[in-house]
Amino acid sequence: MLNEIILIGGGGHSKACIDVIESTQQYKIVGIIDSYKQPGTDVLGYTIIGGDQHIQSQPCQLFVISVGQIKSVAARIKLYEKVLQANKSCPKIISPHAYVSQHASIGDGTIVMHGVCVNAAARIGINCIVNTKANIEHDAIVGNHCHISTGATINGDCKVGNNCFIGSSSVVSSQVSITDNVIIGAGSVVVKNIDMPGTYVGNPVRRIA
Ligand SMILES: CC(=O)SCCNC(=O)CCNC(=O)[C@H](O)C(C)(C)COP(=O)(O)OP(=O)(O)OC[C@H]1O[C@@H](n2cnc3c(N)ncnc32)[C@H](O)[C@@H]1OP(=O)(O)O
Repeated sequence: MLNEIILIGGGGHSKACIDVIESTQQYKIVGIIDSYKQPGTDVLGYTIIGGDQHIQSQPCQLFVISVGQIKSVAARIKLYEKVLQANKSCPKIISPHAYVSQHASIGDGTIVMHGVCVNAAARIGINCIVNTKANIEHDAIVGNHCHISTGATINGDCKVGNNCFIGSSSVVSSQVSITDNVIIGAGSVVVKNIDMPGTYVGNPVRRIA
């Protein structure tokens, strides 16, 4: 029997989440919660059933945070905590088209999208997005509430702190550590440790904010 699940967030990222969730054949999506969309609005055949205030009252126990994340992780953290406060949970969701080593670990609430590789001994925290075709190499550590964007590579033994965004097709070179609350722009290359929160872009990266 399929487990019932509700998405929180009905924007662009939710469409990619729906595709991954459907492909697992483990869940039945019963609706989408989104405070900014009119109830009854359709998203890929699923209906907006209410706003954030309706999380608690749902009979359903399982939720997916399907809000995207680039410049700020605040919304994803707030919603994740709201789910836990309501005594409900966010399971980890792994696309059947991803490869996740049996020696890797993935935290609750993290979604691993199509085409991802998570190699042996990699560790990924809670409430992360590991987006399409990202590559998390052996022994890499990714903290909580991170978005490793489409096609990004986190190489062997690298460490990404909490609340980070690693932009599309970026490369974090081997054995590099990135502190908490860092944004790496699309197509950037990180070759040295980053010890200060902020926004970094380019090859090699420079801090812009
Ligand atoms: C499925 C999905 O769609 S997942 C989403 C994937 N999306 C991405 O990976 C995009 C990530 N976003 C970025 O890379 C953004 O450019 C950010 C967040 C790094 C910065 O955005 P902003 O703060 O708006 O910066 P802004 O666009 O004003 O650029 C500031 C400066 O940095 C430069 N810059 C911005 N991004 C980059 C980049 N990725 N590489 C090199 N330079 C960059 C700009 O050219 C500009 O330079 P200038 O001051 O000399 O003109």
